[in-house]
Amino acid sequence: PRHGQKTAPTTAGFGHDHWEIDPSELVKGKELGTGCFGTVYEAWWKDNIVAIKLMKPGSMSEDSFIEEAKTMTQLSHPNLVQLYGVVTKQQPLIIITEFMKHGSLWQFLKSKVPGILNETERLIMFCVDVCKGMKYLESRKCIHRDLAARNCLVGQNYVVKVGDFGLARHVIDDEYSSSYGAKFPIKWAAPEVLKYTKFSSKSDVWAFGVLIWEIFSGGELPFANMSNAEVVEIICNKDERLKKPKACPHSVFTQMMNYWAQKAEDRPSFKNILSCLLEILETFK
Ligand SMILES: CS(=O)(=O)c1ccc(C(=O)Nc2cccc(-c3cn4ccnc4c(Nc4ccc(C(=O)N5CCOCC5)cc4)n3)c2)cc1
Repeated sequence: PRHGQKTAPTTAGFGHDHWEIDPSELVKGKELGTGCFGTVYEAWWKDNIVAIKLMKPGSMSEDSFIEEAKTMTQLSHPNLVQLYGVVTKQQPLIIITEFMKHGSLWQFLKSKVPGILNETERLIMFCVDVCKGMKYLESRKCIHRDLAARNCLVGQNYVVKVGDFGLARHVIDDEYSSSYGAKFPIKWAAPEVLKYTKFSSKSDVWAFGVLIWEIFSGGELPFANMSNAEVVEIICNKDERLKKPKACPHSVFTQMMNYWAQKAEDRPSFKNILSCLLEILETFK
């Protein structure tokens, strides 16, 4: 457990925990989309519109997830999709979060919303938003493990927020959690993750580099014409990297290359990255 947190005494399970939501207070609306752990719906909770994610039964180890939910409700930042609470007393497990009106960043990038995505300044703003959220997670010793455009969301005024942080650790599906599994996000994984499944905030920095590549590539798949095995080969043994997307300024691409340093300790922290990106943003205002 992080912060030397002891697990709560078992009696805590019987009290009414503030992160446990009464499912009778939820009114499910339209389906919004499917992530790899379950399906997301619009819903109403206490007169607020929220997003609820119904977890595929058996996809999540419940006890460890409930532990995680307690910490996640304490993480709060303008660039994190706020977790409001969970329903764990019945199946399916439900995660209740703030509603993000423009959906997943990946879908947004592909939808080519006219007038929004051709502004370099706007694209750098997206990178800055994600970086602010990740700097906060880094400061709270929370490792994301699956940072990618598909796990970021776009809200009011096109603010971008990081979602699903901390969930990846609790997925039971070996196809997802093992680096040999078909669903493992190989193309976003740092060398030490591919070789030793060693996750850290520095492996999140590597994934952040791939996410910025996605932002400037309009949601294209990284290493599109390569198999996962070929990506492992060039990343671990050949030291090759993704090419600069056409829309990406050289100043941003130079930073991106630092996020993909072979050794984790040679990569900058999200704290350093943010000050660099803000400086670059100034030159586009
Ligand atoms: C190309 S498309 O068919 O229009 C389309 C298909 C899927 C998505 C999408 O966001 N999927 C997805 C997958 C996993 C989690 C989530 C997802 C997770 N969330 C967590 C909090 N809020 C959300 C949320 N909100 C959404 C999702 C979709 C819409 C929507 O109906 N849109 C259509 C019109 O353009 C704006 C978006 C609006 C809000 N979507 C969402 C967005 C657009």
